[in-house]
Amino acid sequence: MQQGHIPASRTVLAGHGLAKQYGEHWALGGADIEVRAGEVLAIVGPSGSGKTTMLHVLAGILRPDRGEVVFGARRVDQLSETKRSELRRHEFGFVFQQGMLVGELTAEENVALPLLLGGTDRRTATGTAREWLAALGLGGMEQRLPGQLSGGQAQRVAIARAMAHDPKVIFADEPTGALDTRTGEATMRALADSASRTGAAVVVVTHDRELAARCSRVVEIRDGLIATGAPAVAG
Ligand SMILES: Nc1ncnc2c1ncn2[C@@H]1O[C@H](COP(=O)(O)OP(=O)(O)OP(=O)(O)O)[C@@H](O)[C@H]1O
Repeated sequence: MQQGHIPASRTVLAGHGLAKQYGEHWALGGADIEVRAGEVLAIVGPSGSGKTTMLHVLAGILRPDRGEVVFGARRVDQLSETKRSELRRHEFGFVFQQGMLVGELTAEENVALPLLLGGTDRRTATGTAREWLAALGLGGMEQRLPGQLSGGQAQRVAIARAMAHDPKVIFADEPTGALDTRTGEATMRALADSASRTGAAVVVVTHDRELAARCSRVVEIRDGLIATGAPAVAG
């Protein structure tokens, strides 16, 4: 676990003119977005407005039909599937609505798994997994299976897993969507605290305006475009 010392306003990831088409439908219509170092950026907007598509395009899961995704010196949109997959594994972390933990593996094994797959030796991977689980208040639960954890605990394991390889950007798609309000707030706080510990930026898609209001910045998407100047956190 490293302490981040990244200047607050530096852009770590940017999308320019992003467009993505599904059949006849343009899910993104030429949107510009930037993610700054160390921030928690909320993407809000109505259902079907293109939030998840935006997240997937920024994260290199989907390739845009038009536009550029720039991460450091790399044009993510121009990388091959293999290179994008490598980039995701090394530089990005992911938290989804349901933790998507491997049911047969313990909490500790779930967190260590991506490290092992990335070539880290078992001892280091296990140590890092334990450290992150402890940081997320899950000390003593290392040997539990996902089915033996509450929804909030499982999401914190998912956060530990997303953080363990020290990613630059964490992408979270409705990470609190399956949780009650209080657990959701605690989970979001845990995610933001974890990211601030390492200096990672967080991009979070959410329907929850209260949760968005607590993020460092909010952008609103409407019909596949960033609704610039919109009072995204109002009401
Ligand atoms: N794989 C796909 N094939 C066809 N259409 C798709 C696909 N994925 C998304 N869409 C369409 O693209 C538009 C944007 O979808 P997206 O999931 O990005 O929206 P969203 O804002 O995340 O929605 P929600 O808040 O409901 O999750 C929607 O009209 C959706 O139906």
